[in-house]
Amino acid sequence: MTAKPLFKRVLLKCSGEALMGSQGFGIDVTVSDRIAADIAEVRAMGVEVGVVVGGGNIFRGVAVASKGGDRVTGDHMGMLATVINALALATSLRKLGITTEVLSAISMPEICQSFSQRAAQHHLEKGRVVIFAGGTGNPFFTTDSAAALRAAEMGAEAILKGTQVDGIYSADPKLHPDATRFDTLTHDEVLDKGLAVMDVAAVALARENSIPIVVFSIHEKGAFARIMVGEGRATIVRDH
Ligand SMILES: Nc1ncnc2c1ncn2[C@@H]1O[C@H](COP(=O)(O)OP(=O)(O)OP(=O)(O)O)[C@@H](O)[C@H]1O
Ligand SMILES: O=c1ccn([C@@H]2O[C@H](COP(=O)(O)O)[C@@H](O)[C@H]2O)c(=O)[nH]1
Repeated sequence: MTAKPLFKRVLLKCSGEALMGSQGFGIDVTVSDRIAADIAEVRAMGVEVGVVVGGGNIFRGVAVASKGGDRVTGDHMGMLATVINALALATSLRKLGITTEVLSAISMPEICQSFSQRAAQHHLEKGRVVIFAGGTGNPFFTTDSAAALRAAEMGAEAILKGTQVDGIYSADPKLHPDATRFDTLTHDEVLDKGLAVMDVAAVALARENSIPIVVFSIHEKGAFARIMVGEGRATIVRDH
């Protein structure tokens, strides 16, 4: 791809659920390898890339709470799931020769570095892909909020939400096949219309920091690079 990228530094929110492929649970290495190849393509364009990976393929805290268990413990389990996914994605990237650092919001020094804004900036400036693991490190949040938080901390010019669907619709397209897709929206419109593709806290944080959000399908090979040059199918959320 020869066109100049629109952004110098971006935050990719990678769906955890996508990593399980057709298995129904866990990590399909072929999917992780393919997503890593898409990230490598964007790195090759000279774009600095931070990644937040979800945990939906392994565990979500609400699963514990819905069965009468302690929500906080469930959320701890969910955050640990994101660490497993981060290590899997880092492994796939390293196989491609991409230098990658995993920074965890929950300290586990035997496994990966702990998150600090300074460490993240340093690795990004060195051209390393930084994978932010462990969400925000706090229960009652999601990895969408972690994505908005890390994007603000790293001075990312955009959040790319790579998810199961190819944009934001008038209603969840998985439940409402007749829902219509938006090309562009403002942060306020996403919140006012209650469009649940991303949680409210994440959209509000992105709005406060004037960070655009691009929602696209992580299943579409090469979509990440196409979006970097203003092509591809996606919904763009920005404040003007
Ligand atoms: N208005 C909407 N437009 C688009 N998708 C929507 C909308 N409302 C709900 N959704 C659903 O939101 C989902 C994305 O949510 P979510 O972030 O929880 O999943 P994910 O990207 O797979 O992340 P993870 O698995 O890491 O939790 C989409 O797959 C879609 O089904
Ligand atoms: O900051 C955070 C981020 C995540 N969690 C817990 O992890 C799971 C998995 O994250 P998803 O965003 O759903 O993929 C989430 O359901 C929470 O239980 C958290 O507590 N804090």
